[in-house]
Amino acid sequence: MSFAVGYLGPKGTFTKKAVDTLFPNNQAMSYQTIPACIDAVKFGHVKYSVVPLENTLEGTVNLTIDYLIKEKTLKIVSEVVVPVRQHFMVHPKWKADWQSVQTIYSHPHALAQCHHFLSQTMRQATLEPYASTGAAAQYVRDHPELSIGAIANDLAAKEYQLDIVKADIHDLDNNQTRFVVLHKNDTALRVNQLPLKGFKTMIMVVLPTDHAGALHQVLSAFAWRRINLTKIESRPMKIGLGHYYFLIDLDQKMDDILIPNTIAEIEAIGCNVEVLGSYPYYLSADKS
Ligand SMILES: O=C(O)C(=O)Cc1ccccc1
Repeated sequence: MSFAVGYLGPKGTFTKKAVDTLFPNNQAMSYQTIPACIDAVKFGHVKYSVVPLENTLEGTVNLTIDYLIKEKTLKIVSEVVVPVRQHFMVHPKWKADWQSVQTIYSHPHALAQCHHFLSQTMRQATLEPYASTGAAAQYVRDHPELSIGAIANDLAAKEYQLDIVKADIHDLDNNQTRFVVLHKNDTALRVNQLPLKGFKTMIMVVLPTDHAGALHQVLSAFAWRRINLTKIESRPMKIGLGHYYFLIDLDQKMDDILIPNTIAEIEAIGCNVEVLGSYPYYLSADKS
């Protein structure tokens, strides 16, 4: 059955690449910001939305995780890891002078992933964060009169007819991004066209205040059950300094006994626990 899928657009973003691998036969609806993508599922404009969650070089996309936590109603139902190659591109008019462009636009994570190139080769340029790499490329296409360039992918260069003047400018080769699929309920989304790498469960834990050793107790509840944790991260709760929640990735899917019992044990020490999703994760082979 055909349905609409929201993504951080416009066309030519890395998120669009993730959508193309997960949903090759569905209508992709572009949104300008990550919160707009998340709202689109929440309000039922699309059935699923795909948003970036974490990058190997830059870490968590805080906007995604913070907005997701705020919108507690949505669930993560799938994940795909996509290789990320960053290229520097300009309008054909500026091809000969690309090394002297004055301003470079891109998504903050893309700018951060290309630190070496930007600080060595493009020292004179001002960096301008943009909502997405695709939007940055579109802006460069629309302003041939300006001395500007964008950091984006091959899809964006093609879509907006820009010239890639320096390819593969990301700092390290193993640059990958995790994208998650959001949905209104927790039915996991399985696809056949990508290799299944495994299952994960992501939970959010708020520790009780003034309880010495609470985090240690949380971790030991997983440890003695031999539940493998693949990530733990704290984010501010935004209610004042010193208040954090923890996001924990478990290396297995939700079951009827082990994970629910662990959660019950953690809740018994006064923690607040929410399951953000239990889902399959895939690896995209796209190397372009
Ligand atoms: O801006 C994009 O293209 C996105 O999809 C977000 C992003 C930015 C940098 C690396 C991976 C994803």
